[in-house]
Amino acid sequence: SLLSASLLGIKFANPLLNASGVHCRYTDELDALAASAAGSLITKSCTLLEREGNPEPRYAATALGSINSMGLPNQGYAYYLDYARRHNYATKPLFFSVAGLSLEDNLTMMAAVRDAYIPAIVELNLSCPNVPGKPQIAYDFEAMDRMLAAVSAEYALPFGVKMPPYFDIAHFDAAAAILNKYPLVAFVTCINSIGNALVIDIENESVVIKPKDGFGGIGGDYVLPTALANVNAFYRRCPDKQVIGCGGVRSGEQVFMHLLAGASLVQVGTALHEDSPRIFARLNRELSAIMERKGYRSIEALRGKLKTL
Ligand SMILES: CC(C)(C)CCc1c(C(=O)O)[nH]c(=O)[nH]c1=O
Repeated sequence: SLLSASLLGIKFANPLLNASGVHCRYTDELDALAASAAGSLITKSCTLLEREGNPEPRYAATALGSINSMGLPNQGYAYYLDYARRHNYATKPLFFSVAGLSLEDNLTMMAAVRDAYIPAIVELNLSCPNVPGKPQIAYDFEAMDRMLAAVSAEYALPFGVKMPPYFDIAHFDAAAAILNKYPLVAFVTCINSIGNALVIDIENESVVIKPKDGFGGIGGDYVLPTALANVNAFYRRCPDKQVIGCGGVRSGEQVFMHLLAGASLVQVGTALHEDSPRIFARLNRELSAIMERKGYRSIEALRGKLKTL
């Protein structure tokens, strides 16, 4: 139909799903996404063991988006593996997000998903922490290369990676060159929040979240142009992979932009957190209206068709 999408040869009724971390820590949240108009859903990035995460307040919404330093609060991978075993894949596909605190933890968790023989699609969060004092994995190109070599060898099935934003053409080139070494990296999700921003409340002359002196990842309107650039940069550089867009989506127009930039699916974070899973019905309606107005009969007819001047 008009909004049909596909990834890894799997069919989706529409291209929309939640961004990992939003509305997906607990079973009831995941069930609400499964029952919503979203085309699929993704679990909260998980670690081997359950984590409480950082002290609150650890999320704040602003007029232009959000800032968070959650600290990976999650129920542990066994909880999400149990959910993934019970999910009815005939209704909609399910993504399983992994953010281990070490290479070994990532191998253990992904081997468990592999050995469960379920059609869940793994999205490996490369913003996962590195050794203290070193940048996150995706900003440490040698560590990212080693991580993907080991994970590809162990998991041995197609999977995807969740990438933080890059801001330098040489970094797009270097990151894509590493991803292109690994054919099992079948899709790239761009972007994760823009890290270590600072929101200030002038009333209280204070930061707005408790962890890290108020430093945190931002999402929402703040990140849309950076998200679109990362989607299109990897779309151009990784012709054998698909791209999932994430960042700055709150109406059908931004979904349309991500599709034009090359995205096959589109994730919604901040706007979902500030609204509810009802947002997916609105986004599908708005996207359909734009496509009909422009005469597009399918997403494939417009995907990646961004014009340059
Ligand atoms: C930032 C990490 C805690 C290392 C990973 C989990 C995560 C978090 C989080 O749990 O704080 N927040 C984000 O915006 N993106 C993420 O990938």
